[in-house]
Amino acid sequence: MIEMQDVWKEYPNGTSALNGISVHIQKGEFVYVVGPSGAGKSTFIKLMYREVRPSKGHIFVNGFNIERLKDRKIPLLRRSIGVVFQDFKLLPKLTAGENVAFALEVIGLGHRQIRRRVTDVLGQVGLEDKVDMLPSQLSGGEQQRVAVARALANNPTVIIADEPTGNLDPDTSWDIMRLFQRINDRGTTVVMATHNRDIVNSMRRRVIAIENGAIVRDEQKGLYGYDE
Ligand SMILES: Nc1ncnc2c1ncn2[C@@H]1O[C@H](COP(=O)(O)OP(=O)(O)OP(=O)(O)O)[C@@H](O)[C@H]1O
Repeated sequence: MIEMQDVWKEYPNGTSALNGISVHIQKGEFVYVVGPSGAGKSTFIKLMYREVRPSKGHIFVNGFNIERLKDRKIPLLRRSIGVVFQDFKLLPKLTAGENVAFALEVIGLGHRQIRRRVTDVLGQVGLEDKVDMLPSQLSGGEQQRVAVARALANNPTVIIADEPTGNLDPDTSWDIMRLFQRINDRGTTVVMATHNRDIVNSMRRRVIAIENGAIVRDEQKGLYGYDE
């Protein structure tokens, strides 16, 4: 499902972000990626949807060979992956429904199919009644739910989230985490970078810890393990 073999990343300015990462994530797993600021977590995650390219090594995601992938095939890869960010990245002038629909229009679905799918995924995140609201009319937690709905729109096999609760208060963070848990219960793989110690420690899922660009710990039912 997700396989990295001896992956290195050096950015053009000479910063070494990852130094020989090897990892295997199976379909249906729930994985937390933890580590100090600057450790390489975001780089690790961005490699999976080819936002950044490896300097060396091999990466396979959902059957795509990431280094060999032609640019015109990138949309196909990204349709199989839903991505959720810390700052939501919703389009501010589009309603909740339109933000989700946008992800479906680019793949050429018809109006009626889009409407049905938008209702379906906004329902899955508990926001069916907010379809016509603009992001500015929604709370932070609701905006993140819309972003999760958008990530689910194409029925991806993997959801990747980079610090999705970083801008949310503790209660709202738990709501969002339970949402990811439900998505995972239905069989979708979840890979999440997070600094949220309490959540990681109570969920007891697989924890991959990265420090200085290397995996220093990879445990099933792991703990957060850092003092910050
Ligand atoms: N585009 C870039 N150009 C140059 N260096 C970069 C770039 N992106 C990240 N880096 C560097 O690569 C290293 C790893 O960064 P990365 O963002 O992957 O860490 P992180 O673990 O996600 O940190 P945080 O928890 O603060 O988000 C850092 O030293 C960072 O400064």
